[in-house]
Amino acid sequence: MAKPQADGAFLRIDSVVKEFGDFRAVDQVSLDIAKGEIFALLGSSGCGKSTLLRMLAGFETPTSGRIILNGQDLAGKPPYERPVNMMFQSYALFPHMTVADNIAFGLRRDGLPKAEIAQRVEEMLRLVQLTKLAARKPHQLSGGQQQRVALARSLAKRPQLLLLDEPLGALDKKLREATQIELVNIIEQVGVTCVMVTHDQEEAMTMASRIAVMSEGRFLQVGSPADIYETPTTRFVADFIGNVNLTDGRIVVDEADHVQIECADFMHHIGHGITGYLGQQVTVAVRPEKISLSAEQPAGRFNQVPGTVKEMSYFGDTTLYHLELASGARLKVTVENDSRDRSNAPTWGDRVWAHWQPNAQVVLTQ
Ligand SMILES: Nc1ncnc2c1ncn2[C@@H]1O[C@H](COP(=O)(O)OP(=O)(O)OP(=O)(O)O)[C@@H](O)[C@H]1O
Repeated sequence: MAKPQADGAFLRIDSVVKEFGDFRAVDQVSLDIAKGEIFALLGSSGCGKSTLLRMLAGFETPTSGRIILNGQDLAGKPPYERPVNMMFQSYALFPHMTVADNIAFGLRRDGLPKAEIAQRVEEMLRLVQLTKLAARKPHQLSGGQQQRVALARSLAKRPQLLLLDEPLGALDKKLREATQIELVNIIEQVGVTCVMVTHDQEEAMTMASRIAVMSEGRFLQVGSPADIYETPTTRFVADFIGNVNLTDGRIVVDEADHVQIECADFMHHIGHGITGYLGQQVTVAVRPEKISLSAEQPAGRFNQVPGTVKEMSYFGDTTLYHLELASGARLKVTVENDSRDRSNAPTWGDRVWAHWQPNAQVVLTQ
């Protein structure tokens, strides 16, 4: 994850709307992004994230609202006049040009002096650690190396704002993970402000200092990766990010310092007050790794439920259990595999008790 940056609006997106005919692809979004931030727009296909990115680049014009970069209103400015550069998923490297020529391309087009171009290309090659491969053509590079050339080419013009469109979509999983960290290091070294678009939540969590979760053209939640994961504010966000157990229930005790919520299979006891009222129907979210398993019933009567192991997924470091509860509902539990001895680990058909702490839950009212 990128380091958080000081507050302040280097990029201000102010009540931006984009309509295609009578369809609203981006619906009144506002956001301040600080200088040096790596910000991710995250959402599933069709949520409007690319349209917003394209408006930042100048490929689309907002129907209404303003985009202000470093104090300058970008309205009416074509893409080539904006201090903004976009790196596309396909990289769009020129196959017949060398790595160095690909990086120099935009600088030559802008008519920079030869010596300046040479110096910048050298600087960029060093930055992405491709100095030795400067004379190669794109087809002689690995996917990760091509991706770094594309990044070097985007940064060579020293944009104030770097836009990344699904930056690592073309790489396989293992290479993607390594490249995510590499990319963050390079972007942080240069200090450029960055907005990226992705539908891959792990990519957003790994790379961004903050994330906006988008759905139907709107921001559902904006926050750090940890904020969004630990304290989702809506059912949609809780469900979209990571694995979660969502259970409907009713508030039966509502005190300032504790709350009880009755669900079909168990009673939640929550060790703090919530914004809600007695009798209110709510959804309670509990992440699987916040739940423990034991063979015996734990003491007390809250935050616990018996179940039968119906499914298991072994991931090496953890195992994900699916328990079937009395009502037929399923509960997901992640257990860390911290012992090599698996003889005591629950297995298919076992009756076990699931239990969790009174601060494990997030209560959602929308
Ligand atoms: N030029 C256009 N004309 C009409 N509708 C459009 C146009 N561009 C985008 N849309 C619509 O706007 C909505 C948002 O599109 P957008 O490309 O921003 O989504 P996205 O979240 O980036 O999806 P994906 O991940 O699939 O690219 C979609 O329903 C799309 O069909």
